[in-house]
Amino acid sequence: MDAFVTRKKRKPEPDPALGAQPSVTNNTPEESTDLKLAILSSLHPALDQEMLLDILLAHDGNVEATSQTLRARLPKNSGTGNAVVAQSSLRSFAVNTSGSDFAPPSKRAKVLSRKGATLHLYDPIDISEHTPCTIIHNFLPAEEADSLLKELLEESKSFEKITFKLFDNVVSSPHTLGFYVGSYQEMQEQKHAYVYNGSRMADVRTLTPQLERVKARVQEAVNREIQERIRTRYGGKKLKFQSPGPWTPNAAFVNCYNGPQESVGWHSDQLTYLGPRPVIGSLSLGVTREFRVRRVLPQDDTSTTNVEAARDQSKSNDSNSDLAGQIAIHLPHNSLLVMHADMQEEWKHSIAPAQAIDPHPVAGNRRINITYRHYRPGFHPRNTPRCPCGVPAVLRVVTKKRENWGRYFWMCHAGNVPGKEACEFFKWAEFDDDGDPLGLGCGDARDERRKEAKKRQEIREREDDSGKCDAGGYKPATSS
Ligand SMILES: O=C(O)CCC(=O)C(=O)O
Ligand SMILES: [Fe+2]
Repeated sequence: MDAFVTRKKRKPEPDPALGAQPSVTNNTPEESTDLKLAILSSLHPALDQEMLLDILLAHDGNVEATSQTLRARLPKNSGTGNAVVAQSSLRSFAVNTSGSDFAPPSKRAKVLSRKGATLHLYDPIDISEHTPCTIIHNFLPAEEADSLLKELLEESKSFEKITFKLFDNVVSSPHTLGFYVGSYQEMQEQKHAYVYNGSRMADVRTLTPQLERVKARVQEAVNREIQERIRTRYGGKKLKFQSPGPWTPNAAFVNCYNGPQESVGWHSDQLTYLGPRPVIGSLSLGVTREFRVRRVLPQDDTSTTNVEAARDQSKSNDSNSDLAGQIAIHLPHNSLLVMHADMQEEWKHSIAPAQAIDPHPVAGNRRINITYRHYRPGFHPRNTPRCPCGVPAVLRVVTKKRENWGRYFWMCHAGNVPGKEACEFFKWAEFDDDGDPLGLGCGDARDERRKEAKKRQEIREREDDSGKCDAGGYKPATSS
């Protein structure tokens, strides 16, 4: 029994392509878990410790429930005999984590992770069952992936760090990035109308022909994955506020992580221009890194007004970052990760600094990541509220207070501008079922979406007529 009580940390680094097993690393020692494991081990001696721990976590640490599941699902002789039980994934022990309702986590099915621990997932089916993501390994033909990687490594030489304000300090992100859109006209719009972290983006580029070609492939795959997710995880119906039409990316952030220490801290992607329940297609090239996700948990907070609560939330120092545990998804070269509609509002993600990395034959120590996104026309800054400071308001969702959990609001963003204080501006955001803004009195988002769809249809028809339509079939809606 002693051998179980002092369980050693394990550093997992199996090859995802080989369908490696999930594993857990502890961030803090927790003796009671070891004791529970010892009990489970004595009841189910044929099963290994890592697997028992995974299943124990799936049952929120309840030994009896874990043991019941094991008894129900394992072959009769596996608990007492010497049979070797092979376990290639968590599938047979899955708990339902379907994300179709936006409710505080305590009211939902249990998450497969726990305080202070990181669960490492490799198997695509485990990833889609236990996180709001799906992954496709070896996404592009190998030469195409290498060629895009080479092009972006070259581009990334002129990428810059972004600077923003955090707790009254001006800090820069510990990695570099570039921003790409579909046309010259969109580039001008981005430079002059959109605001990021309180500043305008000076360096906006147009998608290279390779990024355009890959975009069409990503679009096709992401739309397939969205439908699959709706069918298998959302009960056959898109989420409330999720955009109903096909996902049509029109912008891409390209991130470069040069060496193991470059990273991105815990965050959710800004909803301001993507709207609620956005989907993002994220292609990784070069060095394998860990993409970590964790569920956002409500905190008990004491703020009395909505403005105070909104400010507290935007200044949240992530003190509860480890309460639900973390899941690490390993992103190897040429893998496409789809962040589904249940991701941004309910989970945070990060790229953790790495202790060590395996150099990539083309990229050396560098990792390139492309996140394709759809900027919704209804969320163009001309259509959304502007606060008295003159900075377009940012769209956020309540994730701190249980009360109003999941409600969206607009707030002043000047607090993120170096040298500026935020004003009192606060407005609840209202959307129709498809996530289009309601009641802003400044442009009809539905009309904008109809116009965009019509334009796309016209382009498709023109291409059909001239017999030029390719397999992806997508051209940027606003390309001239
Ligand atoms: O590098 C990644 O995989 C994630 C990047 C990311 O989170 C972002 O661009 O918002
Ligand atoms: Fe992100």
